[in-house]
Formats: sequence, structure tokens, C-alpha cells
Amino acid sequence: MMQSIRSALVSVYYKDRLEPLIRVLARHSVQLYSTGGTQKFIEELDVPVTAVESLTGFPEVFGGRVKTLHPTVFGGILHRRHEAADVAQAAQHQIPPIDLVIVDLYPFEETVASGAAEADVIEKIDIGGISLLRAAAKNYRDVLVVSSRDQYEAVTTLLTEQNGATSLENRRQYAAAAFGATSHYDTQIHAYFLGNKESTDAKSSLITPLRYGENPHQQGAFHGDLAALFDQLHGKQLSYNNLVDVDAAVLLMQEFQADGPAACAILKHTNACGVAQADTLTEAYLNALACDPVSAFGGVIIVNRPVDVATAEELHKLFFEVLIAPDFAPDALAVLQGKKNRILLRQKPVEFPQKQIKTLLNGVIEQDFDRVVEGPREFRTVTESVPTAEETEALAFALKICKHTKSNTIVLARAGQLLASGVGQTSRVDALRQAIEKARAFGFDLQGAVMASDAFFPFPDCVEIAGEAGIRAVVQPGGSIKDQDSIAAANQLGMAMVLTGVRHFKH
Ligand SMILES: NC(=O)c1ncn([C@@H]2O[C@H](COP(=O)(O)O)[C@@H](O)[C@H]2O)c1NC=O
Repeated sequence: MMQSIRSALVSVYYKDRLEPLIRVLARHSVQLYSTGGTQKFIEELDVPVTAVESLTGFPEVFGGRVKTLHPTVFGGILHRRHEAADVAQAAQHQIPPIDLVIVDLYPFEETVASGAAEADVIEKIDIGGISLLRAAAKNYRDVLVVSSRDQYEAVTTLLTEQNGATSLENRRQYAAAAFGATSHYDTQIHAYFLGNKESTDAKSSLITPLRYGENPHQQGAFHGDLAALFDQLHGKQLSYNNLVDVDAAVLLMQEFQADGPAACAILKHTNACGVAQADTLTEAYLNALACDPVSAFGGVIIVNRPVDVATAEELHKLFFEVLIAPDFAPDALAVLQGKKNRILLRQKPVEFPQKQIKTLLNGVIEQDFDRVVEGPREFRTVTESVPTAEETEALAFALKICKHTKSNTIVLARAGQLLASGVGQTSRVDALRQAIEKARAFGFDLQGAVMASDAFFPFPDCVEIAGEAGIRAVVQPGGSIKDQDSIAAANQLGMAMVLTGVRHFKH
């Protein structure tokens, strides 16, 4: 059942990003209570707010060590609205209900990281705020808890869409996130007292509730520390599907970091529908877009260079969901911020985990990330015809994309530009036919193009079809007992084939 919010206690250390949430609460006539600095901030917005001291009848004391720690506040949060005895006791002691708690804790981690003296660090151990979070999360049956600035936008949207009310599922999800936040916070304090600069498992306890999962009827949350990876410069909250595509984009672009030219990739549903390298970022983007401008609509884009204004002006013409870049020139950012919901992420240089883990049956499976990709040095030519230098470059480029595309896949490319791929097909022949058809549909001449395959060819059919389409060179792992049939087919068609010995399935 949906429950309306009648009153809220707001006590936040950093006041930024809070305004839209306060405004939506004001629109729904929510009675606001607040602590000193937060109260002042809300008053400056011209929104009515009551000092928490008027609730407690007690002033803030001991330099802020005690502000909200009072039975009226905790009773207001914790009494069970469905228990007549609790409700009667609340009335007897004149304890008004508090249906929403918004807290941004004292920045303990930041203070430690700044190298502050122990006395300052100790003062940044939040007591009242963390107690408010725990109380509100415990009573999620009646109370919504907002435990991070990263949640303000999602909660503002939720309350706008649900007319100021929340469901039990909403409240339970935010309660889980709040316990994640308090556990993370205490883990940091624990680590500090043990003398560790950083606790090892701290990041894993950060939980960001998402608007929903893969589809609106599925709940979703992200367990991890997005702020450590990206500065979000613009746009709405990343959705579950955005996160999946951002992950795929970041992994693909890692292949192009060390390379000289500018690179751009456009992804849809984790697969690249455009990848290109060029001397300038604008050219790389336009060539990536040309690969499949239809699929690019609503995609996730990643580049390996700071976005300049010329590229931004081209990008601005396209509807896309997310753009990831190592940086944005100020005038480029101004152009791209012209569309409200578009998400702009500045990627920080970070190390990613070594292991990939996913849930499966009643457990999880893990594996090392697929970190290897073969270049010309690993290519072993097995045909009479040897690939030219340009074909070799194109094969290496195609192979990088192939590795990051759902199996079964065939990637068709020329040096520095993806022409088309067949993705996630149940047969390799289907993947190839799909790729050929797509390339032709978008006006690419396949004469002289190259082909990469994520796994070996069990039959010569793919080589024969590719040869007919004009493909001149092929890279594949090899390893089929019938490799010789594919090699013979290539020789007959005058094509070059190189083997790598490494398979790149992506299920
Ligand atoms: N002591 C208390 O009762 C207490 N209650 C809330 N706080 C914290 O005080 C901060 C907000 O203070 P202000 O609104 O005065 O800027 C928040 O970070 C909140 O977590 C408290 N401070 C620390 O424990």
C-alpha cells in the first residue's frame, strides 16, 4: 500500500543537490524539521521549516555532539503506526510522527584522507546522523530513509511520480541502502582505529538503489562506488541498463587506450554498433556513427580523448543516453548540457577488479577478466596469401571489437572502422549473414574488408560466404579439427587467414 509522507527530518552535512528534493516535499505540504545549518539552508529557499529544538525543547549542545539525540525525535521515527499502543504513547508524550529521514553524514572518510589531526577526525564521527539512519531504516514499514546525496535525484523523481507517497518495497530498498551506508561508515571508523588508511571491504557495502532493474517491474540496486569511477557532470541517475552498457563501453575502450589515434565506440545492449579510430575525435565519432546510425539512437558513447567543442557539436545532434570521456572542454560541456537528461560522465583513471562474478543457480560463478587480446605479433598466417600491412591493422582492430561482442559473433571491419557485426547469434553463419546484410544496408562496400571471428570455424562455410562478399583477410583462433577445410577454402578464394590460438567467447 502506498503511504504519504506527512513530515520529514532533514539533517545533512553537505547541502548541495538538496534543493529539488526540498521543493518536491514543500509541494506536497510535508512538515519539515531540521538541524541548525540545514534549517538555515531550507529557510534560504523560502520553504517553511521547524527547528528540531522546537520538537525536543532542548538546544543543540556540546558543539553539535548532541542535536537530534532525543526521545521525541527517535520516538517520532520509531513508533509503529499500526500498533495502537505505540500510537497512544506517541500522543501521550506529544511525539509527532516523522515519516521521512534525510541524512548526509559527517564526512569521516574525507577528513581522514585530508590528513587531519586525530581530534578533528574524532569530531567527524557522526553519532546523531547515523542513529537517525538506523532508526528510520529499522522502521521502514512506516518511514522512508535517504542516506546519501546520490539518492536525492532518484527520490525526487519517485516522489514526483508517486504523488508524494512511497510503497513498502520502495522503503525497504532504501532501508537496505541505509544499512549499507551505516555499515560502510562504521567500517571506515573501525579501520581508522586499527590504523589502516583504507578498509579493504569498505567499497562493497555501498549500495545505490536504482529506479528499477532491467524492466520497471524489477527492483534494482548497484553495489559499488560509482563516485570512485566517474564524476557525473550532467543528467539523470544512471539506470540499471545504463550501468550494464557503461560497463561494456569502459571494457571495450580499454583496448584503445594505449593506441595513438582518437577512438570512439557507440554501444547498444552491451554490443558495439559503431567503433572507429581517426586522427581527430570528431572524425572518429562520425565514422563510428556511420557504421549504424539507426542503432546509435539512444546508445552509450565512449571516447578515449577529452571531448572538444567540434565533437560536442556533432554529438549534440544525436539522441544518446550516456557519454563517457576522460574529460570535457568547458565549451564542449556547455553544448552537451543543452539536453536535460543526457548523462555525461568524466571517467577517472582507476583499476578495475581482477575477477568477474555473476549469480548463477543457487550460487555465483567467477572467472578472471578476459584481459588478453592478440596483435599482429601473435598472428600466424596459414594461407598462401599473406595479409597486407593495412589488412593486418584492420584484423587487429576487428579482433578487439570481436572480443567485446556477444557470441557467436562475426566482425567486419577495415582499418580504423567497424563496418558491421553479427551479434549473439546461435550460429556463426547467421552472425556472418547478419553482418554482411547490415554492412550493405548502411552503404559499405565489403571489397577488401576483413573479418574476425570469436571462435573457430567448424566448417568452411563462413570463409566461402565471406569470400563471395569481397572479404580479403580473416582472423580466427583456429583449433577446429576441420581447420584445414577453412584454410583450403581461403586459399581457393585467394584470401589471407591468420590464427591466434586464443578464443574469445562472450556469453
Ligand atoms: N549529534 C546529533 O544529534 C546529530 N544529529 C544530526 N547530526 C549531523 O549533523 C549534520 C547536519 O548538521 P547541520 O544541519 O547543523 O549542518 C548531519 O551531518 C547529521 O548527520 C548530528 N551530529 C553528529 O552526531
